[in-house]
Amino acid sequence: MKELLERLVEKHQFKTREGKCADYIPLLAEQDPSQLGITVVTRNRGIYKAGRFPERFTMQSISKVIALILAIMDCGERKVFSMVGMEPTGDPFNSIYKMEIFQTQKPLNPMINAGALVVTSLIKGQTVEEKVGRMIHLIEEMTGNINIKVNEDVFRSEYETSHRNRALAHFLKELHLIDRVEETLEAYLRQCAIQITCEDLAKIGLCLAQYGKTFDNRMVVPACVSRLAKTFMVTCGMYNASGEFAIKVGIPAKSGVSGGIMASVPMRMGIGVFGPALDQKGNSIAGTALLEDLSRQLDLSIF
Ligand SMILES: NC(=O)CC[C@H](N)C(=O)O
Repeated sequence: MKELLERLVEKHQFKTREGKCADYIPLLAEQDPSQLGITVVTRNRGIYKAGRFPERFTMQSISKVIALILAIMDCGERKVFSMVGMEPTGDPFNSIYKMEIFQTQKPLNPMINAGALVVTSLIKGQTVEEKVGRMIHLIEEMTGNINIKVNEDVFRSEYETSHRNRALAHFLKELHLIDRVEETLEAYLRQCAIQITCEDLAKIGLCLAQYGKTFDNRMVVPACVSRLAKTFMVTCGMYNASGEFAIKVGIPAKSGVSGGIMASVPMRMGIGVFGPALDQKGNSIAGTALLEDLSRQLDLSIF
């Protein structure tokens, strides 16, 4: 496995030159765009790594999966989906367009920013610290890594420039879908700035792949919630590129603008990818190519 991963990283390395780092969050713009790396954790606890990635990077949108799992565990499916929809969108992740034009009265799904803000506001906790602390705790449970923290600099860097998300939050407040604008925005941006390793990503993927059971056999997420999370990853996990990704790669996956991708191959493996050079839609450009190739080589598509 390690040789295969090394070969594929080398093969797709050139692709990093075709994308660019997210620049709307100032600190993410400083990442080295030539990095590309992958970690695979298999069912029998094999851990394989190849390529180059920093020790830690921020989850960004990958945290939306964690927030959704926790909100459902806290409030139940019925409550969550009375306030956020289940349909994919053809619009970018930070779009305000559909809510504004069609008056759908609720965000289309929990994987776009508008939906994620609603989901985060549903997580139990009196304070921002408590909500984010509970998300961190769930990540620690899923990964077995007890050293999960928020990167304060990335949080600040985004908080100070997050005009679009702030606008979305105000719009959601007007629709009575969230209560406290600033608290919800802060909790959401802090969850995006939670730092993980590539191995953590792979272990989260494996936990979902095993219907809530961790790599070391602890049951931490109900099976039905894991299934639901993976289904959203298939339909909405790669933003408005999810259809093409399902056809070419065929693995439930969630990306983030820091360049991470968390992928989950049911009952087989979890995969963490890092490559901060992004394509137009905000997905790791070389990371996606790498996953496509790996899926073909190991016949990983679920379809
Ligand atoms: N797609 C992403 O990873 C977006 C996360 C980012 N923090 C934002 O809200 O814009």
